[in-house]
Amino acid sequence: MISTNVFKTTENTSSLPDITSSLHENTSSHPESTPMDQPLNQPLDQPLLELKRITHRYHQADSVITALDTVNLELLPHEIVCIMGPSGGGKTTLLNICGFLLQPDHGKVVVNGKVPDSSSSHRARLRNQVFGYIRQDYAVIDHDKVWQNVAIPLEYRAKPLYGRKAKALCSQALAKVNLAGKENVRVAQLSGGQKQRVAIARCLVNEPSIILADEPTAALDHENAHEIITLLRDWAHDPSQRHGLILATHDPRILPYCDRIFSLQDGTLTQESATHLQA
Ligand SMILES: Nc1ncnc2c1ncn2[C@@H]1O[C@H](COP(=O)(O)OP(=O)(O)OP(=O)(O)O)[C@@H](O)[C@H]1O
Repeated sequence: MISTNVFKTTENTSSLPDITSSLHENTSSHPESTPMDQPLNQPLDQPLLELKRITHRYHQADSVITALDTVNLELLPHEIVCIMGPSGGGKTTLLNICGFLLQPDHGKVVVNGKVPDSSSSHRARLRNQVFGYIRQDYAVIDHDKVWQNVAIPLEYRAKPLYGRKAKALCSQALAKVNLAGKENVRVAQLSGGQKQRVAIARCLVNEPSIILADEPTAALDHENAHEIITLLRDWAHDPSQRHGLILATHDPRILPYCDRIFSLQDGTLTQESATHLQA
């Protein structure tokens, strides 16, 4: 069943954070500013993220591949957007452009109504503060302890956090993914589902407002896939926050949890199902 009630929130949006109000500021004059420190004035119908006429091509020796062709997409607060499509359809390219990991050839990426400054420091800050990334292969460091994995984004803050303060934040993030008490366990000793939950905790530790997930459940059995997508859904649908999730997947188990589903094939994005913005 597709969720239909995610926009029925009635909370006072004036108390919600503007995570990107300082995107045009010089980060060096604001050594630390977490998303939750920002002014609180974004309406709920303001998209978290917009792709406007995005085109991206890869140039190979004797050919050009159009990975994305004039793609438009909006992510609203509390929304889970699913991108499905065949291998090579452009899903990873789309997620990388959404998360400022890749610059498109043409088009604009808008965050909370603003086009971020093109300087690399601003984009780095955006990647660290606004976005969380989850991948199919978990991208965790097996020989490190759980909390050391979760702490990585804290080390890349404008004002890095280490030691006891970092560990305390890691513990909070681990509790959110039902891994409380696992701080000092080596990641190599965890199951696949637990490793993915470590990856989610690492993503949550900086309180992002947008999570980009590339095949988050592909390597997991039914029970673990259900647990992961339920965690992500509860995070995205939290009525007290402006969160949104874009996930790319081949996994049909995920579809019942999504608010809008798109198909991406040969670089063309087509909406398959729309249930958002119901009163
Ligand atoms: N760095 C690159 N150089 C050249 N071509 C690339 C590069 N990255 C992706 N491509 C090509 O762009 C197209 C889209 O690739 P992309 O990885 O975005 O698709 P995908 O839908 O994520 O695929 P999969 O589901 O297999 O991960 C494919 O034809 C791919 O071969």
